[in-house]
Formats: sequence, C-alpha cells, structure tokens
Amino acid sequence: MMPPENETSITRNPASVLVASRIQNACVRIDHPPNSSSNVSPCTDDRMPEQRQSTPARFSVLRESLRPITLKFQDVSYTVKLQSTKGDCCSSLEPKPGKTVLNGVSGIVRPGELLAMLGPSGSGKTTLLTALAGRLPGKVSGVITYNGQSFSSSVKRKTGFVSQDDVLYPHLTVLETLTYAALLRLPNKLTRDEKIEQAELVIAELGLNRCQNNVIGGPLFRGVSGGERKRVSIGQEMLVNPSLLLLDEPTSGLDSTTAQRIVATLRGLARGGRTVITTIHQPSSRLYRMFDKVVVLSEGCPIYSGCADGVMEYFGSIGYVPGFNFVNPADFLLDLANGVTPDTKQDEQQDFHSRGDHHEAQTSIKQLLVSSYKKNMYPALKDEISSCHGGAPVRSATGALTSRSSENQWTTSWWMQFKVLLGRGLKERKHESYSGLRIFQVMTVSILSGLLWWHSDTSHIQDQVGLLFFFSIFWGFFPLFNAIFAFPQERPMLIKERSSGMYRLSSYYFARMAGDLPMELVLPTIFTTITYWMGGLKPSVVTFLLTLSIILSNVLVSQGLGLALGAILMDVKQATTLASVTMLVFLLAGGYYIQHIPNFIAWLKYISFSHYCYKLLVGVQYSATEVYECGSGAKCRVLDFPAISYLGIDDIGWNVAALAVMLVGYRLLAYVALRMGQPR
Ligand SMILES: Nc1ncnc2c1ncn2[C@@H]1O[C@H](COP(=O)(O)OP(=O)(O)OP(=O)(O)O)[C@@H](O)[C@H]1O
Repeated sequence: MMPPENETSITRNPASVLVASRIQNACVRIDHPPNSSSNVSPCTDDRMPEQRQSTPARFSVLRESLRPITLKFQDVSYTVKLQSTKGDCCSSLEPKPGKTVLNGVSGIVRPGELLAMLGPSGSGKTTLLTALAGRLPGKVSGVITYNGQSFSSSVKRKTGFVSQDDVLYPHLTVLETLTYAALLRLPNKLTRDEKIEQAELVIAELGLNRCQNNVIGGPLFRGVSGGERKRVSIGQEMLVNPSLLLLDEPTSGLDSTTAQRIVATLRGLARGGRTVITTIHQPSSRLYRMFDKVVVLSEGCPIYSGCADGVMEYFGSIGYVPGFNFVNPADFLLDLANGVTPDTKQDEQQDFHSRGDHHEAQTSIKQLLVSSYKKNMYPALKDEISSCHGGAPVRSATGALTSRSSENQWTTSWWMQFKVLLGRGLKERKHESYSGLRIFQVMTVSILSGLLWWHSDTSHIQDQVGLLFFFSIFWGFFPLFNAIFAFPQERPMLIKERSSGMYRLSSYYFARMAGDLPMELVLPTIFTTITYWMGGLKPSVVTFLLTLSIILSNVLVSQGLGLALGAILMDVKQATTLASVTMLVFLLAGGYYIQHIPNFIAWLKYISFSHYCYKLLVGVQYSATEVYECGSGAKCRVLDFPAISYLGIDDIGWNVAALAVMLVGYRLLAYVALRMGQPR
C-alpha cells in the first residue's frame, strides 16, 4: 500500500484518532494495578524455568512491598550545544549551534508495564532514557512526573538505572560485586548476613550461580561473558528493589537466547509491580511480543507512543501496512522511523543508484509520520496523561512528610559506608597496590642509591646533602604520579554509584584515602630504611625516625597534590602534564641546584613542598654546632657550608607548619573538586 501522498492524508483523521485513542486505553493491561501489599506475585510465570527452580523460599527483598511509580512525560525536548569544529583560538567566541536531540516526546508508563524505546541509532533513545532517570545534564523542557511529582531524592533511591556500558570493578567476582552492592544499598534494618543472603537470591534469580565466583574481567583480562556482565549490572539495580527500572540497551551484543532471557527477566520484574523502561536496538519478534508499550523515535521526534500490539493498527490506519513478507513488527517500525516503507524498499532494490531521491522521499515520510503522530496520536495521549492518576499516591494528609523525610536519609550509616567502601577498595586495588612491579621499582632504586652513596660521611657533606635532596624529590615525584590516576580512573563508577544515591561522597573519599595509606607508607619506609643506613647518614635512631617521618609527611603532601590535580582536571593526560611541570619547578626552586635564584622568582620555593622537606631533612641531620672536614685536617662549621648556609636550618616549626597546611589543603581541594564534579 502506498504511503499518504498529500497533506490531507495526515490531517486529523477521525478513524486514526479513534484507533490512537483505543491504543492508549488498551495499554492498561493490568486490571488491578499492584499496590504496596499485593504486587509481586504475578511475576512467577514470566520468569525463565531455571529461575523459577532456583528461587529459594527465603525472605527476598525482591518480594518486599513496593512503592509503585507511574511515570508520565509530556512534550519532552532537549537541545545540546555543539562544540565548534574550528580548531583556531577564536572559535570559542562564535555562538555555537544547538542540536535538538529530543523534540516533543510524550508517554505514560504504569507500574507493571514494560516500555521499550525503539528507533534508529542516534534517534535519541539514550537521551530520553537518561532524562527520565533524572540524570541528564542541562535543561530538559517539558514535564516529567513520578506519581505526579517532580524528580526527588526519594524517587532517585527508588530508581534503578542500567547504562549501556557495564560499569563494574574488573577484579571483583560476581558474588563480591553483588554483595558489596547489597551492603551499600540495602537498609540498615537488615543485618549483614541478611544483606549477603539478598545478594545470593539475586544471583539465583538471574541465573548467575555458575559464574558467581568468576571475576568480572576487563579489557586486559578475561572474566565473565557479556551477557553475564549485563545480568550483574541488572542485579545491582534489582537489589534496591527499584520501583522504576531504566535500562539502556540491555541486550546489545548478546545472542538471541540470552537477550530473550534478559527481556523475560525484565518483564517478570515489571509484573512484580515495577515500572520498567528499556531502550532496544533491533528486537526480534519474540522479544517484541514481551513489550507492553513502545515509543518509536525518528531523529528525536516521536512517531508512535502507545501499546506495543497496537502499532500495526495505528500505522495501518494512516496508510502504512507492512509488505507481504513481513514478520517482525520491530523491523517494520525501524524501517518507518528511517523513512523506509515497503514500497520504497522495493524501489530501492530495483534502482540502487537513485540515492538522492530516496533520501528526499525518506525525509518526507519521516515528516509525514511525525505530523500524523501530532495530529492523531498526541491528543489521545495528552488526554490520557492528564486524566490518569495511576500509581501510589505520594501525598497523604499525614503520612507524606514522615515518609519523605525518612526516605531522604541515606539507607546506611556513614560508618557502614566507609567500612564497605574501604573493604571493596582494598580488594579491588590489591593487585595494583601490591604489584610486584611497583615493589621492584622502589627496591631497585633504594638499593642502587644506597650503593651510590655507600657510607658517605660528613667529610663528603656535598654528597650527603645531595642524598637528602634526592629523598625529598624522589618521594615527591613517585606518590604524586601514582595519585593522579585515582579519581579520573574511578570517575565512571563514582558517577554511577553516586547517581543512585548509594553513599556519601565523604565516606567514599575517606575510604579511598585510608585504603591507599598502607602501601603509600610501607614503600617509602622500606626505601628510607635501606638507603639511610647504606648511605652513611647520622647513625642515630632518633635522627633516622625523624628523617622517616619527614619523608612520610612529604609522601602524604605529594599524594594530596596528585589527588587534587586528578580531581580538578579529571583527565590523566592533562594532570600528568601539569604535575611534571610543577615537579620540575619544585626541583629547580628547591634550593639545591641553584643557590642564587633572582629575588623576583625566589618565592617559588615557598610553594614547593620539596623545599620544606629538604630543609627539614638537613635540619634534623646536622646540628648548629656540628663541624665537617673542609680541607686537609681543617674543620668548618656545617652551617657555613654554602648549600646549607643558603638554605638555613632554623625555623623548623615554620617548615613543619607549611607541610601541615599543604597536607590538609591539597586534600581539601581534592574533595571540593570532587564534590563540584559529582552528582549530589
Ligand atoms: N552531549 C551531546 N553533544 C552532542 N551531541 C549529542 C549529545 N548528546 C546526544 N547527542 C546526539 O544526539 C543524538 C541522539 O543520541 P542518543 O545517544 O540519545 O541516540 P540513541 O538513539 O541512543 O543512539 P544509539 O542507538 O546509537 O545508542 C545523537 O546524534 C548524538 O550524537
């Protein structure tokens, strides 16, 4: 059948309007919308047989009462500012063009329903999903409500979001990943053992028992399969028993059986009283039949929003019917969203070369479909959005304030979050922190420098001072460059977990600091012990301990600077470049290489922690009355040695204070930068 050819065919068509209206109403498949007490049992039939067998009859958080959410979105539009393509310095002054990614998308999803967003690549599915999850940066126009209310932190905690890329720690096993998620996300009223039990139940529910002790894996080493990884991501969200679950292409890259299993799980979750929304690329007809509703996007504009099994009727009513060899409704919808109809398809096969004409024809078909949606489908949808009051009422005369304020609290205490994050961080990073390569690096340098400075004494004071300067610089560079990677590497995980309201930023931050400490302090301690005694520095335990504590303070300050640079720039390349320039400046201005720095630039040494460290190291090594052999039998005061006289070994208190200020200041800066760059 031919598509409509003139404007009259897309004007408000009473027959199409009737169909569209029926499609909207027909979507309400659940006769008795789930309520907080009886909403979870219907899912059993939809689950895979293996899941039905494996679900034990223990208490499951997945079977606890829910707070159903009806999600409505009306006229959602979103525009992004495009980066200028010109590389010259003045391009930033030009106004940047905007790109409309979403244009007037509407829909309604009730508890118990599974909605699929379909559309060609780049049509705006992910953007719409992110907007519905309340995670889209910038201004989204239109109205999005959750049980009639705007997005709030209580909705956030009841929302599960599974992104297209699985953000998981590669060195943790499936069981560990879900256990840590359970410990962090489940409320304090459950004991630790009960939380672990919930993680095991989710593993059983998702059919992950066989691989529960396998590591997740990453780009450099193999772990669980793509489908298993995806199910782990879904499991992390299932643990919070979300009322609203959003998933971005959960089946992409999976074989059809695994994809079928995942969509069956989603449908089961929906039937348990949740509102489930997923984007999907190319569903098979088997998968398509599992959806309750679909939203079809074409270049950011909706061409259909309603019941999944009403698409044929709707498009038939406006003049588009599939060809005789039609099998899959999803293929038909995607063709339409691309502006391809069965007729144009046939033409394309006949005449492969007339691409320009086809492009115009496709554009006009897309425009026709969008106009048809606006005229025939949108009014019915709009009426339904404004008339429907589905879902649990969030406001009751007395209960509203209490339940809201209690839901706004974190599910677990600060201390609990700290402990779990510390344990998880130590487990995930033990390969990195205790890497043989790192230990080898430090041991080699320490032994080599011990040999180079072998038993130097005060008659070679220049060498001794050089060793002290080397201490300050080596333990300035090494921790700085290690720390730079911390936050940029963890950023995706931090964004994901903080967006779900999993923990406070402060508990994460302190757990990270504490987790890094042991190895950050053990290596310099071993290094100093070896080099100090091999290098022939003052053979006094007190002086050694003072030297060690100065070096450890230097390590902490330098690590703080690295963390701050990483957190501010969130880009390893930029941060390492800046760090190398900074350390070069500190090296030169430290007071060892150049002893007559011009006054106008001499202030640089005051911002260098290596300078303070070096001064303190010299200060504890030599006393004011000490002498050294400065010629054949002649004795000179240490204080008169040019390098030391220029440096000065007085005002130890000021140097300690400067290091202390930097120790706190850099870490505070790192925290503030992280807070500013993260969702609250
Ligand atoms: N921040 C942004 N800056 C520039 N362009 C953007 C931005 N966000 C989205 N877009 C553009 O908007 C369009 C829709 O993107 P989106 O990721 O939502 O599409 P999609 O339908 O999910 O695609 P796919 O199926 O390939 O994942 C794309 O053309 C994308 O390039």
